[in-house]
Amino acid sequence: MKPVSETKQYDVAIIGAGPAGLAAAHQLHDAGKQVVVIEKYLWGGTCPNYGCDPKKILLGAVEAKESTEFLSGSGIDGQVNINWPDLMAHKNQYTKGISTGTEQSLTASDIDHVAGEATFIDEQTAIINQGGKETVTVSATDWIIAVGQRPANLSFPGSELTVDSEEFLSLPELPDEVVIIGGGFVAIEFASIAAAAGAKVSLVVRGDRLLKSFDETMVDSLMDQLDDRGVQMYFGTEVTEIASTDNGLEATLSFGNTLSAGLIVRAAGRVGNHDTLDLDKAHVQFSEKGVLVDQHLRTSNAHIYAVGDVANSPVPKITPLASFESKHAANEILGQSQPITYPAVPVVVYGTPKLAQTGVTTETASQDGYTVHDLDISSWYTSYRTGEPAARVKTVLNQDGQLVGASVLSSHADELINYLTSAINQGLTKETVSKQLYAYPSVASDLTYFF
Ligand SMILES: Cc1cc2nc3c(=O)[nH]c(=O)nc-3n(C[C@H](O)[C@H](O)[C@H](O)COP(=O)(O)OP(=O)(O)OC[C@H]3O[C@@H](n4cnc5c(N)ncnc54)[C@H](O)[C@@H]3O)c2cc1C
Ligand SMILES: NC(=O)c1ccc[n+]([C@@H]2O[C@H](COP(=O)([O-])OP(=O)(O)OC[C@H]3O[C@@H](n4cnc5c(N)ncnc54)[C@H](O)[C@@H]3O)[C@@H](O)[C@H]2O)c1
Repeated sequence: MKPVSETKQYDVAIIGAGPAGLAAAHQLHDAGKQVVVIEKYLWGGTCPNYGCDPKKILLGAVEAKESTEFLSGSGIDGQVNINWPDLMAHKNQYTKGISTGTEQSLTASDIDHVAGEATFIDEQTAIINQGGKETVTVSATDWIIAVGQRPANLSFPGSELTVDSEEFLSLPELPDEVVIIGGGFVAIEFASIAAAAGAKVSLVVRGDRLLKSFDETMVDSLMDQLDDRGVQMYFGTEVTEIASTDNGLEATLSFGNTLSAGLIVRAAGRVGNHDTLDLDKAHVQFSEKGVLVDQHLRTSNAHIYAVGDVANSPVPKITPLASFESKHAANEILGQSQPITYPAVPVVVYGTPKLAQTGVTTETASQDGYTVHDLDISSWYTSYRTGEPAARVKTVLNQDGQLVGASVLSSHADELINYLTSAINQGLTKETVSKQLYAYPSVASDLTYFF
């Protein structure tokens, strides 16, 4: 171990400067606490640097292409193509300033921050390894662990030839043939992007369906649309080996066939970064699903909290919930202790089309006696105007007629699900939603007719 050059004492130390770490840092600092944030890689974390934001920039071009295709023969002639290197340059122009800008905003806010990898050496102290050059220790009364997750590795021969989500989002060229391993969020979003950009895409899915936590009818419809876009799906199948060939790569599938590819993406889930923290030294318990937390987001050490992707809390691992949990942990440290209650939260798969859900799922609704309204909206005015071929909305109402859940499949699902989530969290009924005024015609003005 390098000699310790400096030791600093804080009220609160936060490990990880993603959405989870940063929300608490600002809140605690504003409340007068001496705060330090420690980050080992890019300031801002996964979402803005190599997750949500760059992904949706790529999707912007996909949406533009898709919109013109929907109206082909209805006023649009000719074909639109995606120029991958130009699109990547457009994305890089945005992402290149994120980490520096985020660090500058910490400096401007007068929040102490240290670049390096934190590892606990006791219950209140971590050592920060700064590329082996210099090492400082940070000591704090309270800690927030917000270290996120990383892509899971696969362990068959040749798996080291795969790329992960971060590498896909920075590809200088898109090969003609792309194989994606997985059937979750990343696999569907990347398959949609790569197919629209002209690649022949194969999805190798271990299970028997895609996106297991979403409405089955809507997933089937999404699959049909991916199929129409030429995405080949292999269910109940694993990649057992990848080999380099003269032309690129070759993946062997569990039933013996092979797929040639210029690129093989692994999108087989994510694992927590807690295993890098030496948590035993801080008496913090964890499982393979993340750091164990109670209803206050406290770990087994009462002065250490875990939030965001790395916390084994019972919610989807997405950015809005990372910030929500972070603010809750900050409140706990500030003395406002109460169990966390999660509102309805919109979860969106940014595919072609987008699939979104919020609140009570349609599956739970069918078991628990709620009312489900199932509407095929592909012939409605909004779909006609935009030429979208298949769109569907399901709403779930409780016995008092309040909206408690919704699923949406549509190119507008990311916007519609926000309105529906807002209605759920305000306990609105059909009558109260009908009293709101919406610009007409707009995506929101359809809302009144959904339940
Ligand atoms: C490809 C992709 C697309 C996504 N798209 C969406 C989307 O559209 N919408 C959405 O809501 N969510 C999306 N997500 C999920 C979203 O990115 C995460 O939920 C969110 O970033 C979680 O925030 P976090 O702060 O918990 O973790 P992170 O953002 O991962 O931040 C954790 C930080 O901790 C740092 N760190 C780790 N270990 C240490 C250590 N020992 N010392 C110091 N620092 C450390 C890491 O470098 C990282 O910067 C996507 C994820 C991926 C991978
Ligand atoms: N739009 C969004 O909000 C968004 C987008 C991307 C990622 N994310 C977050 O990132 C997480 C990770 O995304 P993801 O798609 O990697 O994970 P995921 O959990 O959504 O899906 C993982 C998929 O990989 C499959 N799988 C697991 N092990 C496998 C193996 N050995 N071989 C083949 N297949 C295997 C699973 O069956 C599943 O289909 C998401 O759960 C979500 O929390 C969110």
